[in-house]
Amino acid sequence: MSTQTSESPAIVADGISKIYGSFAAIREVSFTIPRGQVVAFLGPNGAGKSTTMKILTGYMSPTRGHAYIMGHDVSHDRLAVAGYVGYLPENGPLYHDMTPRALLRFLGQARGLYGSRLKDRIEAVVKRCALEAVIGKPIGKLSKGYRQRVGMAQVLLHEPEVLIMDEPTAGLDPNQIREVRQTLRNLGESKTILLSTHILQEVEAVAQRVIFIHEGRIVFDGSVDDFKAQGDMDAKFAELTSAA
Ligand SMILES: Nc1ncnc2c1ncn2[C@@H]1O[C@H](COP(=O)(O)OP(=O)(O)OP(=O)(O)O)[C@@H](O)[C@H]1O
Repeated sequence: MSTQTSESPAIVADGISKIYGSFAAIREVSFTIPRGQVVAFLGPNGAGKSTTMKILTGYMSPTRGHAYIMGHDVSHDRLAVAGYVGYLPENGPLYHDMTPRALLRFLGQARGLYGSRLKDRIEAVVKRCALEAVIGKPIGKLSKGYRQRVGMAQVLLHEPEVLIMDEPTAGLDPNQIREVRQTLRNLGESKTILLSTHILQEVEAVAQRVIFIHEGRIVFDGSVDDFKAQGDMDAKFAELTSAA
């Protein structure tokens, strides 16, 4: 089902829950992200960030509720959603036996890129993510930093309008972190980005808004300035995760 209009928000979570047996990984999660906004998705380990992101990208079905990307229901309109979204899963790309070249070709074709357009796009992301040195090596044999770069290349391949990234700087060295943040800042000028992170400085560096999840529920949704307003960000993080 498509309800897309030119004004459809980029990302909508509408009361999504994911229940495993008697355990709710996320409960009634709702938010709307307009086009062009860069949002940091925060929360402690196990809070439900990855679960929410997997549902938003159509990789996992919610037990209840609906998610929409650019007005398309992710459960019913997967093809359209795949075209709009670039998703960086936690721990980078899967398919560890493939080389970056093979992975990019495979994913490009899956997203409708062929011939010279596919070749040009692969060339562009390989250059942008500085993958030349590892393009023919199995992904499973690459360093964590290079694996993350392959993940970033895969995200950018089809020039999606919405980027959903699960800890894009996890495991990177300080130089790589700086590069990825710069890339995110550049992309944020024209794309919608939802990124999870545990690094609070990253929030200020790239985002305009914070959505905070704790024990599967949204406990804060506001501007980065509001998130910092009552003290430093570490103090706010502690306040939101302390037992009331
Ligand atoms: N298949 C599953 N079966 C049961 N529980 C699960 C399953 N997958 C995830 N969970 C639980 O759901 C909760 C949310 O997990 P999730 O991975 O979304 O958290 P997260 O916020 O991304 O954490 P982290 O910051 O550590 O990556 C956790 O308690 C996790 O153990």
